[in-house]
This record gives sequence, C-alpha cells and structure tokens, in this order.
Amino acid sequence: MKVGDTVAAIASAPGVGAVSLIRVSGPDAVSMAAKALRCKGGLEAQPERYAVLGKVLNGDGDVIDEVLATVFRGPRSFTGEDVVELACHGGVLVTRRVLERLLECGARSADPGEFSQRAFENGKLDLTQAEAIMDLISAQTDMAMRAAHEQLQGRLGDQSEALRESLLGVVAHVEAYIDFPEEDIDPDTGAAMLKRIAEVQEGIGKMLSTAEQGRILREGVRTVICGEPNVGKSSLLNALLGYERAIVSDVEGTTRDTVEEVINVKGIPVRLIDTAGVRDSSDRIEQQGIVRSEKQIEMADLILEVVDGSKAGERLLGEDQIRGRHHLLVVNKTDLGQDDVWAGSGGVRISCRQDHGLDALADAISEELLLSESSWGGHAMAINARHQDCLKKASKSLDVARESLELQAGVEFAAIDLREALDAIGEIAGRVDTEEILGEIFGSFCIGK
Ligand SMILES: Nc1nc2c(c(=O)[nH]1)N(C=O)[C@@H](CNc1ccc(C(=O)N[C@@H](CCC(=O)O)C(=O)O)cc1)CN2
Ligand SMILES: Nc1nc2c(ncn2[C@@H]2O[C@H](COP(=O)(O)OP(=O)(O)OP(=O)(O)O)[C@@H](O)[C@H]2O)c(=O)[nH]1
Ligand SMILES: [Mg+2]
Repeated sequence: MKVGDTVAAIASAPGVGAVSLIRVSGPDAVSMAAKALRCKGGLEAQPERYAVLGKVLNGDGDVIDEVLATVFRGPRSFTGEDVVELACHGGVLVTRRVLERLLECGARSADPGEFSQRAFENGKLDLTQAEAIMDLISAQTDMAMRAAHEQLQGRLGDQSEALRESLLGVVAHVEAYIDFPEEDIDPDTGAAMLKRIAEVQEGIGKMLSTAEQGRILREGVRTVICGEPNVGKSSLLNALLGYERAIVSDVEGTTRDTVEEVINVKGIPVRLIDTAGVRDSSDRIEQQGIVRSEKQIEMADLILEVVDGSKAGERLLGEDQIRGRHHLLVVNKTDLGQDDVWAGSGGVRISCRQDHGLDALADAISEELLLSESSWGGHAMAINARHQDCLKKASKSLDVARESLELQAGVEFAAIDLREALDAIGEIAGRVDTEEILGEIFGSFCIGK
C-alpha cells in the first residue's frame, strides 16, 4: 500500500441495487471528486457531511449520473483522511462508469481492505476492530453479530491492552534490576511480580476460554449429516434449510460431493454438511465421496447419524467412533410407521417428508452442545484463531519468565521472555506492527472495505 495517494473503490455489494456507494479517500479526495462532479457552489465549498446533489460528468462534459455526494474532512472520517462518498444509481454499468471517471481524475483503484487498513494506520481502528468489521459483515446469526459489534466497539482491544499495561509494570521493574546488577530482587518485590504475572496469565486464560465460542460464531458448529445411502440425509439438509439445496432421489449414492450450508439454531450458526452415503461401492467417484464423508465425520463438532426408520438396518457408526463426540441419532421416515425397531435407540424421530420432528431435532442439537443463548450470555465477545495464537505465545513466554524469576536464574532471561510476552499481546491489537499480519488480515477483505 502506498501511503499518501488517493484511492477509490465501489463500497457497495457488486450487482444491481437502488443505490451504489463509491468511496474516495486520500489527500486529493475532495479535489479529484470535485473535478468529476458538478454541484451548486462546487464540492470543495460544501460544509462537512452535507449531502449535496450533483452530477458526475465525463471528460466531454456529458452527464454519467446524478449522485448524492458527501465530504468528510480528515481526520473526522472513517479512514482519518479526506473522504468523499458518492451515492449513485445502483446499476452495474452506472457504478462502474462513475468509478472510472474518478480514476480518470487521478484516483487509484483501492486494494482489498485498503480503506480499513488506512483507518488502522491512522489510528481510527485497532486490528481487532478491523477484524470485527469483517466478522460483522459475515455474521449469520444475531449472536455472531452482537459479538462482532462488541469487538468493533474496541472491547477486545481494550482487554488485551490492559493485560499489556499490567505486564509493562513488571517489565519496567525487572529491567530496573538489570541496570543494578549488584542488587538482588528483594523477596517482597519478587513475590509481587510473580503475582502480577499470574494475574496476567489468568486474564489470558479467560480470553482463551472464548476461543471455541469464537470459532463457532464465525464458522458455525461443524455438523456432519452422515449415514448409509438413501436414509434421507440430503432430505434432512433441505428440510432444515427450508429449500431444495441438495439433490434428493431414491437412487442409492445420489450425493457424491459434500454440500455445506449454515442454518441458525437458537442463535447459534450451525454449518450443516451433507455427505455421501457410506457403503461398500465399486464406483470410483462414489468411493471418493465416501472418503470425504469419513473425513468430515472425523472433523465434525457434531455428528447427525441418520437411519431409515422403516428398516431395521445397522448403525453406521460404532461405539468407538462416537465415544467422546457430540452425536445424535436421527431416525427418519417415521411417516412410514415402521420405526418400532428403533424404539429403544434414543434417536430423535423425524420425517423429512412430512416436515415432522425438526423442532425437536433443533432442541436436541442445542441441548447436546449446551449452546443455548443464555449460557453464552455475558461474554458475547469471543476471540479468533489469530488472537488465540498470540495469547498462547504470550502465556508460554510468561511460564518461562516465571520460572527464571522463581529460580532467581537471572533477571536478564526473565526480561527477555517478558518482552516476548508483551509483544505477543501487543500483536492482538496491532501495537507491534508486522507487515505480515497486516497483509494477511486486510488482504482477506473485500474491495471497497
Ligand atoms: N456511508 C457510509 N456508511 C457507513 C460507513 C461508511 O464508511 N460510509 N461505514 C464504514 O465502515 C460504517 C460506519 N462507520 C464509520 C465509522 C466512522 C466514521 C467517521 O466519520 N468517523 C469520524 C467521526 C466520528 C464522529 O463524528 O463521531 C472519526 O472517527 O473521527 C464514519 C463511518 C457503516 N456505514
Ligand atoms: N417416506 C419417506 N421418504 C423419505 C423421507 N426422507 C427422505 N425420503 C426419501 O428417501 C429417498 C432418499 O432420500 P435422500 O435424501 O436422497 O437420501 P440420502 O441419504 O441423501 O441418499 P444418498 O445421497 O444416496 O446417500 C428419497 O426418495 C426421499 O424422497 C421421509 O421422511 N419419509
Ligand atoms: Mg444425499
């Protein structure tokens, strides 16, 4: 990213809508947009954040579109730079032509995530807040949305910064001793330092304990629908989704590749994975599908094992395959009235054909996972995999630092490990800047974000 130039991009979703938004940000945002726009008094004379109606003209003075333009003077803008937003009519071509005109007037096409990266670099957002924007955009349940919102407010960044500051006190102390090598750390001070480190580790532990919830909020509970061919796995996927997503037929081996969709079960995103029915097959493509099914079963957070209630079939999974796993037996086709054989199985009885028992299944899922909204309640905010890595790294360094201090093995060593922990925690909010992290985070954003 080149700092100091002016970039433009379409900020709204690609495709047709009532209105599209085009953002321009950088030192020349206002003058470049002014060149493209004709409005009363001229764009540069507009009051802050006043939406002025104008016309975007091409180089020959022909009108491209009538738009509403808003000027945000830096630093009071999303990016902290001068920003102009043009809201044009939401046609694909109209939007593209307006953007092209801005590029003609000197703006550069923004890279994915570049607006947010500029906001980060100008201190408008910390990294956790930038990540929260993406979480918010991709949230699929209200709970995921609330967690993202909390994070966008800066709560996670504040928490990690508080831990860092607490640790900074210890580091300052330890480093002070290094400057006076003849002195030993007096026992009281030593004990106080160890206590402070333990407190920080406790705080880290609390944050780490939300990682699993975080993964589930962001990706959904990986829920594999498995079973023998023809038992109604794809029918179950469709029934839970409420539309015909997967092909259903009475031919055994219909589903080959896995099909994934997310549904909302009592506020929890549940990622349903329909798989190929598992059986001995000589069909090479079907065999590949079955290998995938088996992999999915291994990786799942929750296994929905479907059986045909009208037949006294075998269970697909043995005891050892479900031990220690979240697993529910689902007895389908109960509309055929022949499911007595499964009476003692403890399975949830459903009929995809008659849309029957699906609410009970949703209840069973949320009970099995103890994922009721109320049990998550207070700490809606949850960390992601990157935060988890940073926190684990920090905690490890703190273990080593504590050991050095306890053994009086040399404060120099403790200081090094404490610094490492400090950096690892600082990475969470982006206090310690590594280009690498930035590229990874902002590169995954969409253009215009
Ligand atoms: N039109 C529009 N809508 C949008 C955005 C946007 O960029 N443009 N946003 C983009 O994601 C979100 C809103 N986020 C924003 C965050 C800060 C500022 C801003 O101007 N901040 C200034 C002034 C703060 C104030 O007046 O209180 C600042 O932080 O100094 C603007 C949008 C969602 N809706
Ligand atoms: N009577 C009855 N038939 C059902 C029910 N659910 C599914 N079926 C039928 O069972 C057959 C197989 O359904 P699928 O959903 O394709 O089964 P599957 O388990 O995905 O099969 P494979 O993909 O081949 O492994 C179809 O003919 C469905 O219409 C049900 O609740 N009752
Ligand atoms: Mg199927």
